Amino acid sequence: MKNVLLIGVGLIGGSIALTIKKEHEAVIFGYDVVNKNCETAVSLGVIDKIAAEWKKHALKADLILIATPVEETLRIMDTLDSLSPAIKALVMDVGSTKHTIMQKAEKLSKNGIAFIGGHPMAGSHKTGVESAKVHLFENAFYMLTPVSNTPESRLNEAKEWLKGTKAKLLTVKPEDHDFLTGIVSHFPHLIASSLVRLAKFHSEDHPLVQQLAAGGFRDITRIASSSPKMWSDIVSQNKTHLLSLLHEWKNEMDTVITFVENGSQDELYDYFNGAKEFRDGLPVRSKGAIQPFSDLYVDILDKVGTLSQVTMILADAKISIINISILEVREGLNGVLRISFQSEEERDLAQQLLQKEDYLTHITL
Ligand SMILES: NC(=O)c1ccc[n+]([C@@H]2O[C@H](COP(=O)([O-])OP(=O)(O)OC[C@H]3O[C@@H](n4cnc5c(N)ncnc54)[C@H](O)[C@@H]3O)[C@@H](O)[C@H]2O)c1
Ligand SMILES: O=C(O)C(=O)C[C@]1(C(=O)O)C=C[C@@H](O)C=C1
Repeated sequence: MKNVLLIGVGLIGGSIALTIKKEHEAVIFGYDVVNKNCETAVSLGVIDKIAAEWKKHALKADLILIATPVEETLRIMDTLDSLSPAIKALVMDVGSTKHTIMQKAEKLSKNGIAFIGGHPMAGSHKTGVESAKVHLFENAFYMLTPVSNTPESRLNEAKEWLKGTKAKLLTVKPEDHDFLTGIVSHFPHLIASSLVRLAKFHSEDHPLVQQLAAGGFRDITRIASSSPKMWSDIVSQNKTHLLSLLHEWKNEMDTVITFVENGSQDELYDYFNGAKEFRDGLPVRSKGAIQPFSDLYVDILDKVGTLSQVTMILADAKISIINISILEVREGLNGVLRISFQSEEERDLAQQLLQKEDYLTHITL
């Protein structure tokens, strides 16, 4: 029986813990600055035990998985480096940045600590172990960044631990990693947040902005609901690439301003068409990679008991609901229920059942 120590018992750490449990004979100890998160994780069966004195557990562990925001990861790596006697475990992380973390890992490696950086390219705007799920990483890319002198055997050990994620593992250089994720993940996050802030600013004088912010706005800004701590840490650690992208974007916006000022249909058409062609050519959505939870929207009318009727229909069919919330976005309706499911299959079945009962349902809002 192997010993695993999970530091940071949240969405990503919890999801990986579930995949390890599925694939390995291991006891999973969890430590989190917020002890309640560990209690929740035990009650959900995500971890086996709470490691209140985590440094002691670190000495006995076969695997230490750090799944905290990336600035915390650096601090935890320093603490691991300072432990005596030196730890024998393989250490891995899941942080969204890799350059700074791997610089520190090189230092740890000189002191005999085996560290392999990791970053699953799947996740969610939701945080916390309550949202952890075993299928989160299926078919998603999972980047690994070993230190320069990592023996092949250690890399294979890391891959073996991650087998249950069913992700596509690939090895990349930390610097390349931060450049690439800067473009496809970190920079879009800054833009999504800026769009929401712009809408917020105008909503002060125009309350209808909030009511009308539906379909497209919601699609492009979903990620702005993510953890501010996670993202401020990411931006601090990927500062150079992000500054360069911000300047590029400013130039791009200057070009757009010229197109709009010129009012040239051809220039505008080409601009949109160039974007559409590239977007349409992106690989088809794979489970876990882009759509971590499948949502269904259900119009609910002003009738007593509607909410419980909807949940009863789903409970009778043994369809579990990951999350449920009421959005007030459409006039003449009480609201729209947003229900999140584990998989597209469950969502589709839920849609069929609700439509049979005359509910109006939508896959997108
Ligand atoms: N959310 C995503 O989509 C996603 C995807 C891939 C990678 N990541 C990376 O995974 C890591 C975790 O993100 P998450 O989404 O699971 O966040 P989360 O908020 O769900 O979980 C993080 C957990 O770490 C705990 N924590 C914070 N500081 C700690 C410390 N010093 N010691 C112990 N525990 C501490 C928090 O209390 C929390 O429970 C981050 O580095 C993030 O960049 C996130
Ligand atoms: O789906 C989301 O909510 C995400 O933001 C996931 C996402 C991404 O940008 O793709 C966010 C950060 C992680 O480092 C990896 C994945």
